[in-house]
Amino acid sequence: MIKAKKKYGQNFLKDKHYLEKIVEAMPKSDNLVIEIGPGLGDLTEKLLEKRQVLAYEIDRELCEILKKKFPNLNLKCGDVLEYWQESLANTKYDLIANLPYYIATNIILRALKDKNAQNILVLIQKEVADKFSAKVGDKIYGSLSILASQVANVKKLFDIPPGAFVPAPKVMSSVILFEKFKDSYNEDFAKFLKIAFANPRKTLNKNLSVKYNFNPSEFGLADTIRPHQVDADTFFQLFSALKERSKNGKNNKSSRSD
Ligand SMILES: C[S@@+](CC[C@H](N)C(=O)[O-])C[C@H]1O[C@@H](n2cnc3c(N)ncnc32)[C@H](O)[C@@H]1O
Repeated sequence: MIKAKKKYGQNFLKDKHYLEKIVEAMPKSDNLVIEIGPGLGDLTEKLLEKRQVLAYEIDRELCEILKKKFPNLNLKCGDVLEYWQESLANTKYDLIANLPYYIATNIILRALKDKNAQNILVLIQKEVADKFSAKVGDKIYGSLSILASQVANVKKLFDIPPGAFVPAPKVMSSVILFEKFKDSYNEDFAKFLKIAFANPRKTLNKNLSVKYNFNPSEFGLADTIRPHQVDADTFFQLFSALKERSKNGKNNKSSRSD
């Protein structure tokens, strides 16, 4: 039996009930399936019964096992992030995977930005799934849920307890589905949100004033409003208005002092 490597986030999903539930939750489409981190191949086997699969696995030892087990699998051995240029495939695809938790957020953001990614069905740490699916007003609502809502319908489907994995992770996991309706989110908007949520406990005014000449009342917002209380559409309006002004050199603090 192979020893799981912590550095690669290896927690193998062994519980047949949950493997089946993931397969049942697969969106109906004919798209290529991309699996990141097939591991020992338990999910891969089920995916191959339904669709064409392209898989990326960083662990060379696992790659050898997978090649023997699935001679016809299109398998790339190496770090998926190194393969990932503009797109992970030259055709429309659905990303279906039990993701390595240490890079799960990064991978989801890349896929939300990748114009060929259409559906993203992933098993991740529950805490991260909660952040992606949070609603305005929730304490954990922030840039992840806003960016996701710009490009996809986000559905948190079900939780999976640690005991379903070998070795068992320390935390609870969740399966989450992103059904994309837009190719990509705006990179500058993502940067703007970083500034708006830099210090989530402070007011929106305090956060945005670091970079912009921002007056909440001009936008019909209370001076005391905190970033997690502002909905995605309002954020996008703020972003567009402040961007427009900084083009004219009126808004951006650094351009004012130039
Ligand atoms: C949580 S395990 C999932 C394994 C398997 N799919 C399962 O459900 O049992 C994550 C997998 O991702 C692989 N992995 C980790 N980092 C990776 C990377 N940067 N690129 C590709 N695969 C990676 C690990 O080696 C491991 O096989």
